[in-house]
Formats: sequence, structure tokens, C-alpha cells
Amino acid sequence: MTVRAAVAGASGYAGGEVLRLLLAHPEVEIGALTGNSNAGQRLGALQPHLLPLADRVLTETTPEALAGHDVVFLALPHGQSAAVAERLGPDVLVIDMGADFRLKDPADWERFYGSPHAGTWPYGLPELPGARAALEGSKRIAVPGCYPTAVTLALFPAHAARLAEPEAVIVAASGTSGAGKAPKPHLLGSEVMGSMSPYGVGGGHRHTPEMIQNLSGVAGERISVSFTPTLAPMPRGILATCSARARDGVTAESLRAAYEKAYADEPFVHLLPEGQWPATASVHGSNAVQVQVALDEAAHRIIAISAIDNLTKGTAGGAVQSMNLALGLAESTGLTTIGVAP
Ligand SMILES: NC(=O)C1=CN([C@@H]2O[C@H](COP(=O)(O)OP(=O)(O)OC[C@H]3O[C@@H](n4cnc5c(N)ncnc54)[C@H](OP(=O)(O)O)[C@@H]3O)[C@@H](O)[C@H]2O)C=CC1
Ligand SMILES: CC(=O)N[C@@H](CCC(=O)OP(=O)(O)O)C(=O)O
Repeated sequence: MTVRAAVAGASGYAGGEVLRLLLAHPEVEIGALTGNSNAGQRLGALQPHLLPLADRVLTETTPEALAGHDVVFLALPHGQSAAVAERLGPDVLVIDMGADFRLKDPADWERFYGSPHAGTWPYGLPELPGARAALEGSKRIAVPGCYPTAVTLALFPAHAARLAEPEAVIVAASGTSGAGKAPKPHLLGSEVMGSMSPYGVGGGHRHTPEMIQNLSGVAGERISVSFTPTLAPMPRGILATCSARARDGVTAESLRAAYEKAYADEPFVHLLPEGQWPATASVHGSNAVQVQVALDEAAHRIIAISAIDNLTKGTAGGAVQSMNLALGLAESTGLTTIGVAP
């Protein structure tokens, strides 16, 4: 099978990462590459690590430029995807790496994103119970946010097995590429290097409703989430430290057994051996997710920690994994669990 894929937003971080993965995908041929302010530029000037595509020139992001492909990846700012997607035919597989089609509740969307809700597409987190079946054969996919990917995979086995009370407290550190490539003063090297800082504190981060949606969906009851993101002085990676009150009767053994059951057959999620803890360096550039869980008996809390690469499993890798499922390819095609270390 040869799948012809276009990437809108090819000048950005998410677009660059999906191109890096597609270049190594045996079934994909790379078609149109589009940008916005960088239309007309050579890709080599913007993404110099993508050497085989260096002489390709970005065109404007228009439905016409994206027509005639089997798959279109949209790596655009929030709110830009719907207008493009609705002009692409129903036979084209459209994979939105932005947030536009992730949330089910229009009120959540309007509250956190401040614009009308565009709709809801099958959710590209295959490990979430029920998600694979919805992705197989789908022509529309909403790729999860990077923090919701890390947090959901750390916590859902505990909530699905009803081992945790219906709440979660999360502190997650992200590398700066999570904020995109457009210049922002708080991302200057002199602001970020040698420092860690919180942001979106107090329930304001837009990924909070997505985490609630995922965890409540598997638990069958509403899970309250307190989420605090922090910015870490590294280019890539998310380390999510999550905790929830343990229900009465939970033991370290029953907790471990729930995670072993949830992840026994998952190609990308590695439940680490007891005593070993996730680290962002171990998943750098790979689609792997490291997970570990422990019971803090004195505090009566479950502690679950995950590490992902925000650009790989957190966006572009998750997108390619979901594309494989939608097209009927082996789910791991073109993806690696091998990281780059040190
Ligand atoms: N970075 C990450 O870790 C993750 C990102 N995402 C999502 O992926 C999407 C892209 O993010 P990211 O790559 O980080 O952001 P970047 O800022 O790095 O890239 C944004 C891209 O969108 C293009 N663009 C900007 N404005 C417009 C517009 N008005 N119309 C059409 N295209 C436009 C830019 O083109 P140009 O440069 O030519 O102006 C660029 O190609 C976002 O929705 C983000 O939320 C999801 C998960 C993780
Ligand atoms: C470090 C940093 O700023 N991270 C981004 C996460 C962006 C992302 O991946 O999510 P979306 O796809 O929903 O934009 C943030 O907190 O807004």
C-alpha cells in the first residue's frame, strides 16, 4: 500500500515531528507541505534536521493544496482546523493534531477555548478502553493533547479498576517545545534555562477538561482533576506525577495487578519493573510511554508517574499510531520504542 500524506503546519514543531516519523514510514509517500507566514520558504531553512525534504517549498494552507491525498495531518493552531477539514472530502483521512475535535461537551470547549465548538472526532489514544475500535476505519481522528496523553496513561488503570477515589492531583513538567515554535517572551533561553516554573495554576489549563473526560469515561463516574503544569528547561519530554486517594482495601499488589493487566499487550506502554521510575531521557524521540505506580500507605494515596516525549507519543507519534489503525496497517508501523540517550 502507498499512502500519500500531506502535512499542514509543516513549519511548526508538531508538523516537523510528524514529517520526521513519516520519512521512516514504509507505506507513506510525502505530498504537499503547507505553512502560513513561512509559505514560499524551503523546508530546509525551517526544519534542517529533515534532510530528505530540504528542497521542498511550503505552499499556503488551502483546501486546494491539501486535495488529492489519502491522509492530511493538520498541525495548526487551535481553531484553524475545522475550516480546512470541512473542505476535505469524506474519503480523506484527516488527522487533527490540534485540540478542535477532542472534547465532547461544547460547554467545556467554549469555557476553555473561547470559541464555538467544531465537533467531536474519534480520539487518537488507542490505549484507552474502546478507542481502538473507534479508530479502525475512521476518516477523522482527533489526536490528544500532550499532557492528557501522559496523565491518562498514568492514571486510567487505577480509575478503571475502581482502586482510586474519583479525584486526581497532577503536577506535570513539560519541555519547551510543547509551547510551539512561535516566539514568546517567557520562552526565551534566558528565562527558561536553569529554572522551572508553574503556569495555568488553579484549574485554568485547557487540558483539564480533556483529562476529566478521559478518566471519567473509564471510571463511569466524574473524576475531579487538579492539574498544575510546569515548564522545564529541556526541549522535549513530559514527566507527569499523578496521585489519587486510594479506596479502602487497596493493596500494593492489587494496584500493580491492575496496571499489569491494563498494559500487558500494549506495544508502546512500558510498565517499569518495581523500583524503577520513569525518566524523560529514556523516551526522547520515541513513541514509548514509561509508567510506574506505587501505593503510599501512610498517606493512603496512589502515586502514578509517566514519561513521554511530548512531540512523539504526545502528538506526532500518537497521530501516526492512530493513522495506522485507521488504515488497517499494523499499529506500530514506522514507530519506534527506542529512545536517544544520554
Ligand atoms: N508542540 C507540542 O508538543 C504539541 C502540539 N500540539 C498541537 O499541534 C498544533 C501545532 O502546534 P505546534 O507545532 O507546537 O505549533 P507551532 O507554533 O510550532 O506551529 C504552528 C504551525 O501552524 C502554522 N500556522 C500559524 N498560524 C496559522 C494560521 N492562522 N493558519 C494556518 N496555519 C497557521 C504555522 O505556520 P508558519 O510557521 O508558516 O506561520 C506553523 O506551521 C497545535 O494545535 C498544538 O496545540 C499538540 C500536542 C503537542
Ligand atoms: C509547555 C507548554 O506550553 N505546553 C503547552 C501544551 C500544548 C499542547 O501540546 O497541547 P495542545 O495540542 O492542546 O495545544 C501548553 O501548556 O499550552
